[in-house]
Amino acid sequence: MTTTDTAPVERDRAVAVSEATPDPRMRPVAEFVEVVKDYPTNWLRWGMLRAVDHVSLTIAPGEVFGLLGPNRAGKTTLVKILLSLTQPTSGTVKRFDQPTTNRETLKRIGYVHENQAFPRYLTATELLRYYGALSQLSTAKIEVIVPILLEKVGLADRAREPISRFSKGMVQRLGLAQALLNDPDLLVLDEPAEGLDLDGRRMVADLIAQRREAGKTVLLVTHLLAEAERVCDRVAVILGGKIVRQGTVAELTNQGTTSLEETLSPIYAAGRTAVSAAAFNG
Ligand SMILES: Nc1ncnc2c1ncn2[C@@H]1O[C@H](COP(=O)(O)OP(=O)(O)OP(=O)(O)O)[C@@H](O)[C@H]1O
Repeated sequence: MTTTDTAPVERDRAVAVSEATPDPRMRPVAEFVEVVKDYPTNWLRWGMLRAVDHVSLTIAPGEVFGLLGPNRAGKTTLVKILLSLTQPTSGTVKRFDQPTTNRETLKRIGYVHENQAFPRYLTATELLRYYGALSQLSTAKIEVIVPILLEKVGLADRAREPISRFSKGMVQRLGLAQALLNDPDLLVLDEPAEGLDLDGRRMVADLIAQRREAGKTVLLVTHLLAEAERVCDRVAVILGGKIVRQGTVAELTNQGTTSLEETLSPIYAAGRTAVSAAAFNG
């Protein structure tokens, strides 16, 4: 399969999965059909950069879905579209089978991104209480869940310290706890391993496994292929805004006989060559 002939197939698959699944519990958690996103390259809008180029994909309930790709591939833009943080230029996107204009569905999502920033004067506990209140959890629920989450992310012994004393990895752990406050049906992790040591990465992998066991869905955005191979059920590879591969990890690793890195390295290299050629040709 070439890198260009997957888009129509995936578009048709996305539409077919969506339409052929009458049981509402089995309907896609997230669905992109022919999504395009163009950014203006300067404030006068003289030029446009196509960050997402006719992307179609579906994320099924209960799966750990990896969105893979090198820097500037368009991964975060897709996440931002899913979370209504930016609007697509064209195409359709659904969350929990609803159009993204339905903001209620956002309550069912937890989100961690690579550069978490929180008010530094709050303690870890105060921050989680604050976000718990924003999520409209009851005070009683917040008091129970906050220590449990701090324990889960390895911050129980730092619960009463201000965030200003936290390392980047600790802030990242706190971000994970924040994203779990509402026990989300969909957990979106955008480069969650960023700033984490080996222990922290193991904690993220365990957490993803626990979400899967609980029947919850995870969207993992990462450029770390070994991490994706360990924890994902299915992955899509995005390059230059286009989905160039999509399938189960078993399919993409030839039933485990090759690594994702071995499968994807030539595709990434071809993508880099195409980008350099485009830049050279102006
Ligand atoms: N707000 C914006 N305005 C203009 N261009 C943008 C904007 N956000 C992203 N881009 C551009 O869109 C392209 C895709 O960016 P995006 O952040 O989606 O990629 P990514 O795969 O998440 O990259 P990374 O792994 O480096 O975070 C890049 O060329 C980026 O410079």
